[in-house]
Amino acid sequence: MEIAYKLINLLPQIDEIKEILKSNPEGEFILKKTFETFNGIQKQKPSTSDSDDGVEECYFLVQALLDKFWEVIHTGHFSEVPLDVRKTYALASFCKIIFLLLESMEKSQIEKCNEVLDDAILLGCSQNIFSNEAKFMNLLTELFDSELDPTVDLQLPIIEPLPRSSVDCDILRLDCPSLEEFNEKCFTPQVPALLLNTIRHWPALEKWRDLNYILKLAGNRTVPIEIGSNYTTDEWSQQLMKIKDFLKRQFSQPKQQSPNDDKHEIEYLAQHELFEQIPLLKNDFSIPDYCLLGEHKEMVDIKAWLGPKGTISPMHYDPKHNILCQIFGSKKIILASPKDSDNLYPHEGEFLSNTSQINAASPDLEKYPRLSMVKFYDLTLQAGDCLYMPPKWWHYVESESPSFSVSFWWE
Ligand SMILES: O=C(O)CCC(=O)C(=O)O
Ligand SMILES: [Fe+2]
Repeated sequence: MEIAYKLINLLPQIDEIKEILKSNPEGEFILKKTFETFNGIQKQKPSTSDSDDGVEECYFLVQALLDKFWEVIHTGHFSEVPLDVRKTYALASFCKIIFLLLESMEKSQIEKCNEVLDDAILLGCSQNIFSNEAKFMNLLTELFDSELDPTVDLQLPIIEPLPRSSVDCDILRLDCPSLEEFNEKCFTPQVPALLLNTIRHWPALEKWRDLNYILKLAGNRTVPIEIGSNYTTDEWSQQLMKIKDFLKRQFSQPKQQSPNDDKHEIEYLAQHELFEQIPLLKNDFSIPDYCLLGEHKEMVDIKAWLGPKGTISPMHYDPKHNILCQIFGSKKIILASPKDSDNLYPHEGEFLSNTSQINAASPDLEKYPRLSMVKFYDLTLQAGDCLYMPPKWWHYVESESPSFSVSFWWE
């Protein structure tokens, strides 16, 4: 229970979060009351009085606030949910964790806390809400690591390095370019390039191949997983699940194959900010220096892409600069310039307008005749290599083996 008191000490003063609660008097009332209640029981410590000190009532109010905001967060488009609502949701989740830990420290309760924290991270906006937040998160992560071991009933393979292939590559190839060279040849003229030997020193290259390492650090955490190999089709969906369940289904061996079962669903941990959730993994890589060249160099979005052979990201473009780094496995990538956008048949409507209707791996020229005018660039991204893609460059990405990539998006 000591940990609950430590967490209480790290919570913000109500003044520190005033801005967030400005347009939300109900949230302000409940959180203020909760903080006061926590401070009250903190003072009583170590007395184990379970008398009516307002804890139960506050827990009830916090849960009501969470339920109400859960509805708000799930109404309309996620990107339009006010940030204050999400931050309040995260704060209320932190309070709920403290209530749970005050109640009991049993394993099942700690598992519950783990789930509430992930909810706070995924639905709430749990970044930089208050000054002690990183300490708060670290304390919880330490607790989860020591109490919940996802490796007990699961043994995963170590992904063997693939022999390096010397497939032709249609774009500029640079061997660990200096910042100046990268600026001159890629960043300023907006030229895509395969950057060889720039991330070979990253511990991630060796450590992450052992999927038991990922399992140990991240197995109990809940993440969004894409199901189905192509997000533009009706068969595609997305689900929140524990990383250990995803790893077990997609990577544990041997895969039982019956004749009727040759097409198991492909699941993909795609475009997820995994490293905000599990900061320990950040020790295994660093943000490439090339990202220093932007105007907003302090804001680099780091995304994880982990999946089996056969994941497909259909031809699309993103608005930012991107360095896509291959940790293990290999990916077949097809690029096209923004100049060819009109000939790439983007989907109509705002939602998928950055995605082409074509299958770049097997273009149908009868259906999409203007494709004959497009210059496509083919390459294979292998472990230890990175691909620089300037903003708005089209890319199709297909994994040729189990694969882990990390992308760095910046402006
Ligand atoms: O690796 C993938 O599947 C897609 C990567 C991608 O689209 C990106 O980094 O922007
Ligand atoms: Fe992309």
